[in-house]
Amino acid sequence: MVASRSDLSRSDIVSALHDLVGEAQVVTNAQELREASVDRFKKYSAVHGIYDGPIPAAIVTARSTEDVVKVLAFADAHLVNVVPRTGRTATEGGLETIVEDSIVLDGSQMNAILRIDPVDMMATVQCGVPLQVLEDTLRAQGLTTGHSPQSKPIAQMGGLVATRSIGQFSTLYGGIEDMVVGLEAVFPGGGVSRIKNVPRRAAGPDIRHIAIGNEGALCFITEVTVKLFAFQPENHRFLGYLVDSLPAGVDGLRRIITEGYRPSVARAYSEEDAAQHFAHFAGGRSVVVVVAEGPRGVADATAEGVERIFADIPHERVDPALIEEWFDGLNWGQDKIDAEKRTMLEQAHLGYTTEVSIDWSSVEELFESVMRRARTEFPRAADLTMLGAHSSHSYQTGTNLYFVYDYNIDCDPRDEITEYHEPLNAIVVEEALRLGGSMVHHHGIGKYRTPWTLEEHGSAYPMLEVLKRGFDPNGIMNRGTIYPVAAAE
Ligand SMILES: Cc1cc2nc3c(=O)[nH]c(=O)nc-3n(C[C@H](O)[C@H](O)[C@H](O)COP(=O)(O)OP(=O)(O)OC[C@H]3O[C@@H](n4cnc5c(N)ncnc54)[C@H](O)[C@@H]3O)c2cc1C
Repeated sequence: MVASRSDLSRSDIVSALHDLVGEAQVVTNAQELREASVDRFKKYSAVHGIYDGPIPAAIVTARSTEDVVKVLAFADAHLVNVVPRTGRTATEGGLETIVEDSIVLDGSQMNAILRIDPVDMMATVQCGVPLQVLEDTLRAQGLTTGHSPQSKPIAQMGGLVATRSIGQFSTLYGGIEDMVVGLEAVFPGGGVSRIKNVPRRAAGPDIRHIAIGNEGALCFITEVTVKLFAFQPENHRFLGYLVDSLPAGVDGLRRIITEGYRPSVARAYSEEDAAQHFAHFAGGRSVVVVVAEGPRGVADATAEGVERIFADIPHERVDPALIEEWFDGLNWGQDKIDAEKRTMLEQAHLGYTTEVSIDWSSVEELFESVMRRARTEFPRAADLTMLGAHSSHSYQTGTNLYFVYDYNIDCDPRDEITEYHEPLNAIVVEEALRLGGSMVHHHGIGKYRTPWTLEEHGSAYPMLEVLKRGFDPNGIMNRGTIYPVAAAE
């Protein structure tokens, strides 16, 4: 717990918020506050009703940029910690209210689609628009953002931008950082900055990136404009291969990308991970999944190129219909989250993930070293029911590895994080850093990877630090997120 630095008591903070935005927008219900103190990093203790960190003073439901301005100006003046949130699908502790008497600033009611422009190919939305709602609206008009993270049914545009999220079709459309044209953000003190929507500019450093990926530690994103693309599902081509190992599959991905093909999806699963995802056809082998899309000629040429590359790699073909079917059930809505809660309670079993990125030349070593250390050094290795990885986002120079670990929990729910999740997460992060990769590919640093923020950035860390000092000089934005608490003082 981090002590409050405010001159105001908890009840003073609540009554000041009543005056600022009206009582109807200030939530102080005890259970809602408890639930607002954590995110999915603490999903196991939360499902057991354990909330042992500081409980926020209030949740403020912002209905406009002006509300956000008022709250951030007040919090800055009185040194009250603010935790921004939208869809609440965060997995790395970014929503944890580690400072006493924090304000959770909720943008989920700022949920208007403001403009869809099919000529300049842009959509402008408020931060609380769920991506699924935007996509459904766009697809009805033959358009798409191209963004499709697994959390699409629940995650909202503010959080998706704030975490540098990435979706299943990233090889063609990129991550959210490739999609954002412009945005509006409110800074501590209440200053509003609008970054205008232009196709490109060379007017100094790209200031969009101060907001993209800030995880609520620098500013509150209120509005976002993203690019649009034609949605042509009739041209989608699905390809699947059973291969001998994850490295063999990743080598296929490397060739696809470096030979110049841009399928929307290019994934390779280790045998263990494939057995979980594709139980009905993997047969103990690694699985490669590719989707080609775009105008028909482009999709066909991409699929042909991929087929030619895999002709050189020993494989067995998978029926494309099985791959297409698998995509239909991939996303996580509330139904899957509820089912997971039941499993956690009934079976004391859960799964977590840690995603990192790495150059092509080090993928195999990273995979092997994490598997070895988790099996031999992790004291509770006997409780692991699944340990594997997949590569799901590839680039000219390398790829990501998304490690997946499931385990039976044989301890007090309060200790699950320290006994299981943290040591496994640490092995993945340490190995990625040792091999020159990044410790986080797309979930954000949150609060649980901050022990390695300095090592991640090395001599570039002062560049990151100066952003905090410059944009949040009083340190009120989501303390302990991205920046380790001590270093952010
Ligand atoms: C089942 C599941 C699948 C997932 N799949 C993917 C995936 O495929 N790809 C991927 O990238 N991620 C994935 N995630 C992680 C998560 O969905 C993303 O990080 C997502 O971008 C978070 O959006 P959100 O609206 O839920 O944000 P929240 O959870 O509300 O917040 C996330 C972080 O952003 C900050 N924040 C939120 N809103 C704002 C704002 N308006 N201004 C400033 N800061 C803000 C918060 O303080 C927090 O640090 C998955 C998560 C789950 C649970």
